[in-house]
Amino acid sequence: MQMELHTGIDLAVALIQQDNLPDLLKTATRQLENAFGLTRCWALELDLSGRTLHCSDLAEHGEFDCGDFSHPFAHVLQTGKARELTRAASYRLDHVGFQALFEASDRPRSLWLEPLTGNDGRTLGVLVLCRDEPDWDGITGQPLYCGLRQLLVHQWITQLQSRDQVWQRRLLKRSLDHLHDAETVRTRCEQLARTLVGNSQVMTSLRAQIVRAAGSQLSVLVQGETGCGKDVVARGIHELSDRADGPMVVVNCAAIPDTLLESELFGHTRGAFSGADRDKQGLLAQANGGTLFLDEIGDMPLALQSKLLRVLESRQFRPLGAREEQHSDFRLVAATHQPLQAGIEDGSFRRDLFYRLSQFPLRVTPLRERPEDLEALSRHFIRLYTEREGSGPMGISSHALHLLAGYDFPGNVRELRNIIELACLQTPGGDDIQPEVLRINDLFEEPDGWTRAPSDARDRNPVDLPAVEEVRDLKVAAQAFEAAIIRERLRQYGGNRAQAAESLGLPKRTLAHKCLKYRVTES
Ligand SMILES: Nc1ncnc2c1ncn2[C@@H]1O[C@H](COP(=O)(O)OP(=O)(O)OP(=O)(O)O)[C@@H](O)[C@H]1O
Repeated sequence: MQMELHTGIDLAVALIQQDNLPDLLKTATRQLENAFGLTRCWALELDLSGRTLHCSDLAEHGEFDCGDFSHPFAHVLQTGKARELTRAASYRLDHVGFQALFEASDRPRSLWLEPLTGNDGRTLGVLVLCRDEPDWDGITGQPLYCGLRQLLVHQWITQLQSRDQVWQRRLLKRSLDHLHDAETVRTRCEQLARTLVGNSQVMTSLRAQIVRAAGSQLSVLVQGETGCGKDVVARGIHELSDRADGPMVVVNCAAIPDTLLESELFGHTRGAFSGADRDKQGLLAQANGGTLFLDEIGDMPLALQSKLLRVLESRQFRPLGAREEQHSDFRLVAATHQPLQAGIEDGSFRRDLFYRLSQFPLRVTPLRERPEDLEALSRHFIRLYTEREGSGPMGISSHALHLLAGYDFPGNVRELRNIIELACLQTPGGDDIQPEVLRINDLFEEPDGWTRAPSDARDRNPVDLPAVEEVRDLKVAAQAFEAAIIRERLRQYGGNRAQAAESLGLPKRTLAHKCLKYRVTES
Protein backbone atom coordinates (compact mmCIF):
# COMPACT_ATOMS: atom_id res chain seq x y z
CA MET A 1 0.00 0.00 0.00
CA GLN A 2 2.83 2.32 1.07
CA MET A 3 4.67 1.34 -2.10
CA GLU A 4 1.62 2.04 -4.27
CA LEU A 5 1.18 5.45 -2.68
CA HIS A 6 4.76 6.35 -3.43
CA THR A 7 4.41 5.17 -7.02
CA GLY A 8 1.16 7.11 -7.38
CA ILE A 9 2.71 10.33 -6.07
CA ASP A 10 5.76 10.00 -8.33
CA LEU A 11 3.56 9.39 -11.34
CA ALA A 12 1.29 12.31 -10.46
CA VAL A 13 4.26 14.66 -10.04
CA ALA A 14 5.65 13.58 -13.42
CA LEU A 15 2.30 14.26 -15.09
CA ILE A 16 1.89 17.66 -13.47
CA GLN A 17 5.35 18.72 -14.60
CA GLN A 18 4.55 18.35 -18.32
CA ASP A 19 3.89 21.72 -19.89
CA ASN A 20 2.59 20.70 -23.28
CA LEU A 21 0.08 18.17 -24.54
CA PRO A 22 2.39 15.89 -26.58
CA ASP A 23 4.77 15.50 -23.59
CA LEU A 24 1.86 14.94 -21.24
CA LEU A 25 0.43 12.15 -23.42
CA LYS A 26 3.83 10.56 -23.89
CA THR A 27 4.59 10.58 -20.15
CA ALA A 28 1.14 9.29 -19.20
CA THR A 29 1.22 6.41 -21.68
CA ARG A 30 4.78 5.37 -20.60
CA GLN A 31 3.69 5.47 -16.96
CA LEU A 32 0.60 3.37 -17.60
CA GLU A 33 2.72 0.84 -19.52
CA ASN A 34 5.17 0.53 -16.64
CA ALA A 35 2.66 0.61 -13.82
CA PHE A 36 0.33 -2.02 -15.29
CA GLY A 37 2.60 -4.27 -17.35
CA LEU A 38 1.14 -3.21 -20.70
CA THR A 39 2.80 -4.17 -23.96
CA ARG A 40 1.84 -0.76 -25.20
CA CYS A 41 -0.38 2.18 -24.35
CA TRP A 42 -1.62 4.82 -26.80
CA ALA A 43 -3.40 8.12 -26.31
CA LEU A 44 -5.36 9.18 -29.39
CA GLU A 45 -6.21 12.86 -29.44
CA LEU A 46 -9.41 14.25 -30.96
CA ASP A 47 -8.60 17.28 -33.14
CA LEU A 48 -10.28 20.70 -32.93
CA SER A 49 -12.78 19.86 -35.66
CA GLY A 50 -13.91 16.81 -33.66
CA ARG A 51 -13.69 14.69 -36.83
CA THR A 52 -10.28 13.05 -36.60
CA LEU A 53 -8.36 11.17 -33.93
CA HIS A 54 -4.60 11.65 -34.06
CA CYS A 55 -2.01 9.26 -32.78
CA SER A 56 1.22 11.23 -32.90
CA ASP A 57 3.24 8.20 -31.73
CA LEU A 58 2.44 6.29 -34.92
CA ALA A 59 4.92 7.22 -37.62
CA GLU A 60 2.47 6.57 -40.45
CA HIS A 61 -1.28 6.16 -40.71
CA GLY A 62 -1.74 7.94 -37.36
CA GLU A 63 -5.07 9.54 -38.33
CA PHE A 64 -8.47 7.97 -37.72
CA ASP A 65 -11.59 9.45 -39.24
CA CYS A 66 -14.30 9.45 -36.53
CA GLY A 67 -16.96 8.76 -39.13
CA ASP A 68 -15.20 5.65 -40.42
CA PHE A 69 -16.53 2.61 -38.55
CA SER A 70 -14.03 0.22 -40.07
CA HIS A 71 -11.79 0.93 -37.06
CA PRO A 72 -12.95 0.36 -33.46
CA PHE A 73 -12.25 3.90 -32.17
CA ALA A 74 -15.25 5.38 -33.99
CA HIS A 75 -17.55 2.94 -32.10
CA VAL A 76 -15.97 3.83 -28.77
CA LEU A 77 -16.39 7.53 -29.39
CA GLN A 78 -19.93 7.11 -30.58
CA THR A 79 -21.10 5.00 -27.62
CA GLY A 80 -18.92 6.81 -25.07
CA LYS A 81 -18.23 3.41 -23.45
CA ALA A 82 -15.03 1.49 -22.90
CA ARG A 83 -14.73 -1.94 -24.52
CA GLU A 84 -12.31 -4.79 -24.97
CA LEU A 85 -11.07 -5.96 -28.36
CA THR A 86 -9.49 -9.40 -28.68
CA ARG A 87 -6.52 -10.30 -30.82
CA ALA A 88 -8.73 -12.46 -33.04
CA ALA A 89 -11.17 -9.60 -33.60
CA SER A 90 -8.29 -7.21 -34.24
CA TYR A 91 -6.98 -9.39 -37.07
CA ARG A 92 -10.36 -9.19 -38.75
CA LEU A 93 -10.35 -5.37 -38.96
CA ASP A 94 -8.75 -4.31 -42.22
CA HIS A 95 -8.35 -0.60 -41.43
CA VAL A 96 -4.75 0.33 -42.38
CA GLY A 97 -4.21 2.70 -39.46
CA PHE A 98 -5.62 0.29 -36.94
CA GLN A 99 -3.47 -2.55 -38.31
CA ALA A 100 -0.39 -0.31 -38.03
CA LEU A 101 -1.25 0.40 -34.40
CA PHE A 102 -1.96 -3.28 -33.70
CA GLU A 103 1.35 -4.23 -35.28
CA ALA A 104 3.27 -1.55 -33.34
CA SER A 105 1.69 -2.90 -30.14
CA ASP A 106 3.20 -6.39 -30.81
CA ARG A 107 -0.23 -7.83 -31.56
CA PRO A 108 -1.33 -8.21 -27.93
CA ARG A 109 -3.96 -10.75 -26.90
CA SER A 110 -6.29 -7.98 -25.88
CA LEU A 111 -6.83 -4.23 -26.27
CA TRP A 112 -8.77 -2.04 -23.89
CA LEU A 113 -10.30 1.01 -25.58
CA GLU A 114 -11.50 3.75 -23.30
CA PRO A 115 -12.98 7.13 -24.34
CA LEU A 116 -11.74 10.06 -22.28
CA THR A 117 -14.14 12.87 -21.53
CA GLY A 118 -13.72 15.95 -19.36
CA ASN A 119 -16.13 17.03 -16.60
CA ASP A 120 -17.66 19.53 -19.01
CA GLY A 121 -18.52 16.69 -21.41
CA ARG A 122 -15.77 17.66 -23.88
CA THR A 123 -14.41 14.53 -25.60
CA LEU A 124 -10.64 14.45 -25.45
CA GLY A 125 -9.75 11.24 -27.19
CA VAL A 126 -9.32 7.53 -26.72
CA LEU A 127 -6.93 5.65 -24.44
CA VAL A 128 -5.77 2.28 -25.82
CA LEU A 129 -4.20 -0.24 -23.40
CA CYS A 130 -2.58 -3.38 -24.84
CA ARG A 131 -1.83 -6.45 -22.74
CA ASP A 132 -1.26 -10.17 -23.14
CA GLU A 133 -2.97 -11.02 -19.84
CA PRO A 134 -6.33 -9.37 -20.11
CA ASP A 135 -7.66 -8.59 -16.68
CA TRP A 136 -9.16 -5.23 -17.52
CA ASP A 137 -11.62 -5.12 -14.64
CA GLY A 138 -8.73 -5.77 -12.25
CA ILE A 139 -6.67 -2.97 -13.75
CA THR A 140 -9.30 -0.32 -14.42
CA GLY A 141 -10.81 -0.88 -10.99
CA GLN A 142 -7.55 -0.08 -9.18
CA PRO A 143 -7.40 3.28 -7.34
CA LEU A 144 -3.97 3.91 -8.91
CA TYR A 145 -5.41 3.53 -12.42
CA CYS A 146 -8.49 5.63 -11.58
CA GLY A 147 -6.33 8.33 -10.00
CA LEU A 148 -3.90 8.46 -12.92
CA ARG A 149 -6.69 8.49 -15.45
CA GLN A 150 -8.43 11.32 -13.61
CA LEU A 151 -5.22 13.31 -13.36
CA LEU A 152 -4.48 12.73 -17.04
CA VAL A 153 -7.93 14.04 -17.99
CA HIS A 154 -7.48 17.07 -15.73
CA GLN A 155 -4.05 17.92 -17.12
CA TRP A 156 -5.20 17.25 -20.66
CA ILE A 157 -8.01 19.79 -20.27
CA THR A 158 -5.64 22.30 -18.67
CA GLN A 159 -3.26 21.93 -21.62
CA LEU A 160 -6.10 22.35 -24.12
CA GLN A 161 -7.29 25.45 -22.30
CA SER A 162 -3.86 27.03 -22.28
CA ARG A 163 -3.46 26.07 -25.95
CA ASP A 164 -6.84 27.71 -26.64
CA GLN A 165 -5.64 30.80 -24.84
CA VAL A 166 -2.41 30.89 -26.80
CA TRP A 167 -4.41 30.51 -30.01
CA GLN A 168 -6.83 33.20 -28.98
CA ARG A 169 -4.00 35.52 -28.06
CA ARG A 170 -2.32 34.78 -31.38
CA LEU A 171 -5.58 35.35 -33.22
CA LEU A 172 -6.15 38.58 -31.35
CA LYS A 173 -2.63 39.74 -32.09
CA ARG A 174 -3.03 38.87 -35.74
CA SER A 175 -6.27 40.82 -36.05
CA LEU A 176 -4.75 43.75 -34.14
CA ASP A 177 -1.71 43.69 -36.45
CA HIS A 178 -4.05 43.55 -39.40
CA LEU A 179 -6.06 46.50 -38.08
CA HIS A 180 -2.86 48.39 -37.41
CA ASP A 181 -1.56 47.72 -40.94
CA ALA A 182 -4.86 48.79 -42.46
CA GLU A 183 -4.84 51.92 -40.30
CA THR A 184 -1.26 52.75 -41.32
CA VAL A 185 -2.12 52.30 -45.01
CA ARG A 186 -5.24 54.47 -44.53
CA THR A 187 -3.34 57.32 -42.84
CA ARG A 188 -0.57 57.20 -45.43
CA CYS A 189 -3.11 57.26 -48.26
CA GLU A 190 -4.74 60.30 -46.64
CA GLN A 191 -1.37 61.99 -46.31
CA LEU A 192 -0.64 61.28 -49.97
CA ALA A 193 -4.05 62.58 -51.06
CA ARG A 194 -2.88 66.09 -50.06
CA THR A 195 -0.33 66.14 -52.88
CA LEU A 196 -1.68 63.46 -55.24
CA VAL A 197 -5.20 64.76 -55.50
CA GLY A 198 -8.21 62.93 -56.97
CA ASN A 199 -11.17 60.93 -55.72
CA SER A 200 -11.62 58.62 -58.68
CA GLN A 201 -11.38 54.89 -58.17
CA VAL A 202 -8.11 54.72 -60.15
CA MET A 203 -6.47 57.47 -58.07
CA THR A 204 -7.59 55.88 -54.81
CA SER A 205 -6.15 52.57 -55.85
CA LEU A 206 -2.99 54.24 -57.20
CA ARG A 207 -2.43 55.84 -53.78
CA ALA A 208 -2.83 52.47 -52.06
CA GLN A 209 -0.29 50.95 -54.47
CA ILE A 210 2.13 53.80 -53.85
CA VAL A 211 1.91 53.22 -50.09
CA ARG A 212 2.66 49.52 -50.69
CA ALA A 213 5.53 50.31 -53.05
CA ALA A 214 6.95 52.80 -50.53
CA GLY A 215 7.05 50.09 -47.89
CA SER A 216 9.24 47.87 -50.07
CA GLN A 217 12.71 48.26 -51.53
CA LEU A 218 11.59 47.19 -55.02
CA SER A 219 12.45 49.28 -58.07
CA VAL A 220 9.37 51.15 -59.24
CA LEU A 221 8.58 52.03 -62.85
CA VAL A 222 5.97 54.78 -63.20
CA GLN A 223 4.37 54.96 -66.63
CA GLY A 224 1.88 57.48 -67.92
CA GLU A 225 1.34 60.26 -70.42
CA THR A 226 3.12 63.55 -70.10
CA GLY A 227 1.87 65.81 -67.30
CA CYS A 228 -0.28 63.18 -65.60
CA GLY A 229 1.61 63.24 -62.29
CA LYS A 230 4.50 60.76 -62.52
CA ASP A 231 6.79 63.15 -60.70
CA VAL A 232 4.25 63.56 -57.88
CA VAL A 233 4.02 59.77 -57.64
CA ALA A 234 7.80 59.40 -57.41
CA ARG A 235 7.99 61.99 -54.63
CA GLY A 236 5.15 60.26 -52.80
CA ILE A 237 7.08 56.98 -52.87
CA HIS A 238 10.18 58.65 -51.48
CA GLU A 239 8.37 60.59 -48.78
CA LEU A 240 6.40 57.60 -47.53
CA SER A 241 9.39 55.27 -47.53
CA ASP A 242 11.85 54.71 -44.72
CA ARG A 243 14.34 56.66 -46.85
CA ALA A 244 12.32 59.87 -46.48
CA ASP A 245 15.07 61.42 -44.36
CA GLY A 246 17.65 60.61 -47.03
CA PRO A 247 18.13 62.49 -50.30
CA MET A 248 15.86 62.29 -53.32
CA VAL A 249 18.05 62.76 -56.38
CA VAL A 250 16.15 63.55 -59.58
CA VAL A 251 17.72 63.01 -62.99
CA ASN A 252 15.89 63.89 -66.18
CA CYS A 253 17.54 61.60 -68.71
CA ALA A 254 16.03 63.54 -71.62
CA ALA A 255 17.34 66.88 -70.42
CA ILE A 256 21.00 65.89 -70.08
CA PRO A 257 22.96 65.38 -73.34
CA ASP A 258 23.91 61.73 -73.91
CA THR A 259 27.61 62.56 -73.67
CA LEU A 260 27.21 64.06 -70.20
CA LEU A 261 24.68 61.68 -68.71
CA GLU A 262 27.22 59.00 -67.83
CA SER A 263 29.57 61.33 -65.97
CA GLU A 264 26.62 63.01 -64.25
CA LEU A 265 25.37 59.66 -63.00
CA PHE A 266 28.64 57.92 -62.22
CA GLY A 267 30.81 60.92 -61.41
CA HIS A 268 34.41 61.23 -62.55
CA THR A 269 37.94 61.74 -61.34
CA ARG A 270 40.16 64.66 -62.18
CA GLY A 271 41.60 64.24 -65.68
CA ALA A 272 39.15 61.48 -66.64
CA PHE A 273 38.42 63.44 -69.84
CA SER A 274 39.33 66.81 -71.20
CA GLY A 275 37.66 69.45 -69.08
CA ALA A 276 37.49 67.24 -65.98
CA ASP A 277 39.63 69.54 -63.87
CA ARG A 278 38.52 68.09 -60.50
CA ASP A 279 36.91 65.01 -58.99
CA LYS A 280 33.15 65.10 -59.20
CA GLN A 281 30.73 62.99 -57.20
CA GLY A 282 28.03 61.43 -59.38
CA LEU A 283 24.31 61.40 -58.77
CA LEU A 284 24.37 57.68 -57.95
CA ALA A 285 26.68 58.41 -55.03
CA GLN A 286 24.58 61.38 -53.97
CA ALA A 287 21.51 59.18 -53.77
CA ASN A 288 23.16 56.96 -51.13
CA GLY A 289 20.63 56.32 -48.34
CA GLY A 290 17.81 57.80 -50.38
CA THR A 291 15.95 57.53 -53.67
CA LEU A 292 17.24 57.96 -57.21
CA PHE A 293 14.49 59.14 -59.55
CA LEU A 294 15.36 58.60 -63.21
CA ASP A 295 12.77 60.56 -65.14
CA GLU A 296 12.28 59.95 -68.88
CA ILE A 297 14.24 56.70 -68.61
CA GLY A 298 13.13 55.85 -72.16
CA ASP A 299 15.61 58.48 -73.38
CA MET A 300 18.62 56.83 -71.77
CA PRO A 301 21.23 55.81 -74.39
CA LEU A 302 21.63 52.05 -74.91
CA ALA A 303 25.26 51.92 -73.74
CA LEU A 304 24.33 53.56 -70.47
CA GLN A 305 21.37 51.23 -70.03
CA SER A 306 23.78 48.27 -69.78
CA LYS A 307 25.84 50.07 -67.16
CA LEU A 308 22.76 51.00 -65.18
CA LEU A 309 21.60 47.40 -65.25
CA ARG A 310 24.89 46.33 -63.71
CA VAL A 311 24.60 48.96 -60.99
CA LEU A 312 21.09 47.81 -60.19
CA GLU A 313 22.29 44.23 -59.76
CA SER A 314 25.12 45.10 -57.38
CA ARG A 315 24.71 48.73 -56.31
CA GLN A 316 28.43 48.98 -57.26
CA PHE A 317 29.73 51.43 -59.85
CA ARG A 318 32.98 52.98 -60.97
CA PRO A 319 33.24 56.75 -61.60
CA LEU A 320 34.83 57.65 -64.94
CA GLY A 321 38.60 57.44 -64.63
CA ALA A 322 38.47 55.81 -61.18
CA ARG A 323 40.21 52.55 -60.29
CA GLU A 324 38.05 51.56 -57.35
CA GLU A 325 34.41 50.66 -57.41
CA GLN A 326 32.04 52.54 -55.13
CA HIS A 327 28.89 51.42 -53.42
CA SER A 328 25.66 53.36 -53.15
CA ASP A 329 22.56 52.19 -51.30
CA PHE A 330 19.77 53.86 -53.25
CA ARG A 331 16.23 52.91 -54.13
CA LEU A 332 15.37 53.39 -57.78
CA VAL A 333 12.20 54.94 -59.12
CA ALA A 334 12.06 55.43 -62.88
CA ALA A 335 9.41 57.13 -64.99
CA THR A 336 8.56 57.30 -68.63
CA HIS A 337 5.82 58.72 -70.83
CA GLN A 338 6.98 56.58 -73.75
CA PRO A 339 5.65 53.10 -74.22
CA LEU A 340 8.86 51.21 -73.39
CA GLN A 341 7.44 48.14 -75.08
CA ALA A 342 7.87 49.91 -78.44
CA GLY A 343 11.47 50.77 -77.50
CA ILE A 344 12.13 47.11 -76.66
CA GLU A 345 10.73 46.04 -80.00
CA ASP A 346 12.74 48.52 -82.05
CA GLY A 347 15.89 47.69 -80.05
CA SER A 348 16.32 51.08 -78.39
CA PHE A 349 15.50 49.86 -74.89
CA ARG A 350 16.93 46.81 -73.15
CA ARG A 351 14.33 44.22 -72.23
CA ASP A 352 16.30 42.99 -69.20
CA LEU A 353 16.55 46.55 -67.86
CA PHE A 354 12.81 46.99 -68.36
CA TYR A 355 12.11 43.94 -66.18
CA ARG A 356 14.65 45.07 -63.61
CA LEU A 357 13.05 48.52 -63.40
CA SER A 358 9.49 47.35 -63.25
CA GLN A 359 9.65 45.18 -60.14
CA PHE A 360 6.74 47.30 -58.93
CA PRO A 361 5.02 48.79 -61.97
CA LEU A 362 2.67 51.75 -61.51
CA ARG A 363 0.51 53.31 -64.19
CA VAL A 364 -0.92 56.81 -63.93
CA THR A 365 -4.19 57.11 -65.82
CA PRO A 366 -4.57 60.05 -68.26
CA LEU A 367 -6.82 62.81 -66.94
CA ARG A 368 -9.41 62.38 -69.71
CA GLU A 369 -10.10 58.87 -68.37
CA ARG A 370 -10.87 60.13 -64.86
CA PRO A 371 -13.09 63.20 -65.22
CA GLU A 372 -14.29 62.62 -61.63
CA ASP A 373 -10.95 64.11 -60.54
CA LEU A 374 -11.46 67.43 -62.34
CA GLU A 375 -13.29 69.14 -59.50
CA ALA A 376 -10.89 68.13 -56.71
CA LEU A 377 -7.87 69.00 -58.87
CA SER A 378 -9.32 72.37 -59.90
CA ARG A 379 -10.06 73.27 -56.28
CA HIS A 380 -6.57 72.11 -55.31
CA PHE A 381 -4.95 74.40 -57.89
CA ILE A 382 -7.20 77.31 -56.89
CA ARG A 383 -6.09 76.82 -53.28
CA LEU A 384 -2.42 76.70 -54.29
CA TYR A 385 -2.89 79.88 -56.34
CA THR A 386 -4.64 81.68 -53.48
CA GLU A 387 -1.96 80.64 -51.00
CA ARG A 388 0.75 81.87 -53.32
CA GLU A 389 -0.88 85.12 -54.42
CA GLY A 390 -2.63 86.00 -51.16
CA SER A 391 -6.08 86.08 -52.79
CA GLY A 392 -7.94 84.28 -55.53
CA PRO A 393 -11.26 82.83 -56.62
CA MET A 394 -13.57 81.15 -54.14
CA GLY A 395 -14.06 78.06 -56.28
CA ILE A 396 -15.25 77.00 -59.70
CA SER A 397 -18.79 77.05 -61.08
CA SER A 398 -20.56 73.90 -62.17
CA HIS A 399 -20.78 75.27 -65.74
CA ALA A 400 -17.04 75.73 -65.83
CA LEU A 401 -16.55 72.19 -64.56
CA HIS A 402 -18.92 70.96 -67.21
CA LEU A 403 -16.84 72.67 -69.87
CA LEU A 404 -13.65 71.11 -68.51
CA ALA A 405 -15.30 67.68 -68.51
CA GLY A 406 -15.80 67.95 -72.30
CA TYR A 407 -12.10 68.54 -72.98
CA ASP A 408 -9.58 65.73 -73.46
CA PHE A 409 -6.48 67.32 -71.81
CA PRO A 410 -3.60 66.08 -73.99
CA GLY A 411 -1.28 67.79 -71.49
CA ASN A 412 -3.10 66.10 -68.61
CA VAL A 413 -2.97 67.60 -65.10
CA ARG A 414 -0.21 70.04 -66.02
CA GLU A 415 -2.49 71.50 -68.67
CA LEU A 416 -5.41 71.67 -66.25
CA ARG A 417 -3.20 73.46 -63.77
CA ASN A 418 -2.21 76.06 -66.35
CA ILE A 419 -5.81 76.56 -67.43
CA ILE A 420 -6.95 77.02 -63.82
CA GLU A 421 -4.10 79.36 -62.93
CA LEU A 422 -4.86 81.55 -65.93
CA ALA A 423 -8.53 81.51 -65.00
CA CYS A 424 -7.65 82.48 -61.41
CA LEU A 425 -5.84 85.52 -62.74
CA GLN A 426 -8.95 86.61 -64.62
CA THR A 427 -11.46 85.93 -61.84
CA PRO A 428 -12.15 88.57 -59.18
CA GLY A 429 -11.14 87.42 -55.69
CA GLY A 430 -13.96 85.64 -53.87
CA ASP A 431 -15.88 84.77 -57.11
CA ASP A 432 -16.16 81.37 -58.73
CA ILE A 433 -14.29 80.65 -61.96
CA GLN A 434 -16.74 80.86 -64.90
CA PRO A 435 -16.55 79.09 -68.28
CA GLU A 436 -15.64 82.31 -70.16
CA VAL A 437 -12.23 82.53 -68.50
CA LEU A 438 -11.26 78.93 -69.16
CA ARG A 439 -8.83 79.18 -72.07
CA ILE A 440 -9.09 75.60 -73.19
CA ASN A 441 -7.13 74.62 -76.30
CA ASP A 442 -5.02 77.79 -76.01
CA LEU A 443 -1.73 76.25 -75.07
CA PHE A 444 -0.54 75.03 -78.42
CA GLU A 445 -2.41 77.48 -80.58
CA GLU A 446 -0.28 80.27 -81.89
CA PRO A 447 -1.21 83.44 -80.06
CA ASP A 448 -2.71 86.18 -82.22
CA GLY A 449 0.33 88.39 -81.80
CA TRP A 450 2.59 85.72 -83.27
CA THR A 451 0.60 84.97 -86.41
CA ARG A 452 -0.10 88.59 -87.04
CA ALA A 453 3.58 89.21 -87.79
CA PRO A 454 4.11 90.47 -91.37
CA SER A 455 4.85 87.70 -93.81
CA ASP A 456 8.33 88.97 -94.72
CA ALA A 457 9.24 89.11 -91.03
CA ARG A 458 7.81 85.63 -90.62
CA ASP A 459 10.01 84.37 -93.41
CA ARG A 460 13.05 85.60 -91.59
CA ASN A 461 11.83 84.61 -88.15
CA PRO A 462 8.59 82.73 -88.46
CA VAL A 463 8.25 82.22 -84.71
CA ASP A 464 8.02 85.54 -82.96
CA LEU A 465 8.39 85.41 -79.22
CA PRO A 466 5.69 86.84 -77.02
CA ALA A 467 6.75 89.88 -75.07
CA VAL A 468 8.96 88.78 -72.20
CA GLU A 469 6.80 90.55 -69.64
CA GLU A 470 3.79 88.53 -70.83
CA VAL A 471 5.40 85.24 -69.87
CA ARG A 472 4.00 83.96 -66.57
CA ASP A 473 5.05 80.36 -66.76
CA LEU A 474 8.47 79.74 -68.25
CA LYS A 475 7.86 76.04 -68.86
CA VAL A 476 4.60 76.71 -70.71
CA ALA A 477 6.15 79.50 -72.75
CA ALA A 478 9.16 77.35 -73.63
CA GLN A 479 6.92 74.45 -74.62
CA ALA A 480 4.71 76.68 -76.75
CA PHE A 481 7.84 78.11 -78.40
CA GLU A 482 9.16 74.61 -79.09
CA ALA A 483 5.78 73.54 -80.50
CA ALA A 484 5.68 76.57 -82.79
CA ILE A 485 9.20 75.92 -84.10
CA ILE A 486 8.42 72.28 -84.82
CA ARG A 487 5.15 73.18 -86.52
CA GLU A 488 6.90 75.74 -88.70
CA ARG A 489 9.80 73.42 -89.55
CA LEU A 490 7.44 70.65 -90.57
CA ARG A 491 5.61 73.12 -92.76
CA GLN A 492 8.90 74.09 -94.41
CA TYR A 493 9.74 70.45 -95.17
CA GLY A 494 6.26 69.62 -96.38
CA GLY A 495 5.57 67.42 -93.37
CA ASN A 496 8.72 65.29 -93.77
CA ARG A 497 9.61 64.41 -90.18
CA ALA A 498 13.02 62.93 -90.96
CA GLN A 499 14.18 66.14 -92.65
CA ALA A 500 12.59 68.37 -90.02
CA ALA A 501 14.24 66.35 -87.24
CA GLU A 502 17.63 66.51 -88.92
CA SER A 503 17.37 70.24 -89.50
CA LEU A 504 16.65 70.72 -85.79
CA GLY A 505 19.43 68.37 -84.67
CA LEU A 506 16.95 65.98 -83.09
CA PRO A 507 16.62 62.20 -83.34
CA LYS A 508 13.51 61.33 -85.33
CA ARG A 509 12.09 59.52 -82.31
CA THR A 510 12.37 62.63 -80.14
CA LEU A 511 10.66 64.75 -82.77
CA ALA A 512 7.86 62.20 -83.05
CA HIS A 513 7.42 62.29 -79.29
CA LYS A 514 7.35 66.07 -79.22
CA CYS A 515 4.75 66.13 -82.03
CA LEU A 516 2.61 63.80 -79.99
CA LYS A 517 3.13 65.83 -76.83
CA TYR A 518 2.31 69.16 -78.47
CA ARG A 519 -0.29 67.72 -80.80
CA VAL A 520 1.58 68.97 -83.85
CA THR A 521 0.51 67.33 -87.09
CA GLU A 522 2.34 67.34 -90.40
CA SER A 523 -0.52 69.03 -92.24
N1 LIG B 1 -2.93 64.03 -58.90
C1 LIG B 1 -2.34 65.24 -58.81
N2 LIG B 1 -2.61 66.03 -57.77
C2 LIG B 1 -2.05 67.27 -57.68
N3 LIG B 1 -1.22 67.78 -58.59
C3 LIG B 1 -0.91 67.02 -59.65
C4 LIG B 1 -1.45 65.71 -59.80
N4 LIG B 1 -0.98 65.18 -60.94
C5 LIG B 1 -0.17 66.12 -61.47
N5 LIG B 1 -0.14 67.22 -60.71
C6 LIG B 1 0.57 68.46 -61.01
O1 LIG B 1 0.61 68.56 -62.43
C7 LIG B 1 1.87 69.00 -62.87
C8 LIG B 1 2.51 67.94 -63.74
O2 LIG B 1 2.76 66.78 -62.96
P1 LIG B 1 4.09 65.93 -63.09
O3 LIG B 1 5.27 66.81 -63.35
O4 LIG B 1 4.16 65.02 -61.94
O5 LIG B 1 3.75 65.13 -64.41
P2 LIG B 1 4.67 64.10 -65.18
O6 LIG B 1 3.79 62.95 -65.54
O7 LIG B 1 5.89 63.80 -64.38
O8 LIG B 1 5.02 64.92 -66.47
P3 LIG B 1 6.23 64.69 -67.54
O9 LIG B 1 5.90 63.43 -68.29
O10 LIG B 1 6.16 65.88 -68.40
O11 LIG B 1 7.49 64.59 -66.76
C9 LIG B 1 2.66 69.31 -61.62
O12 LIG B 1 2.47 70.67 -61.31
C10 LIG B 1 2.02 68.46 -60.55
O13 LIG B 1 2.16 69.02 -59.28
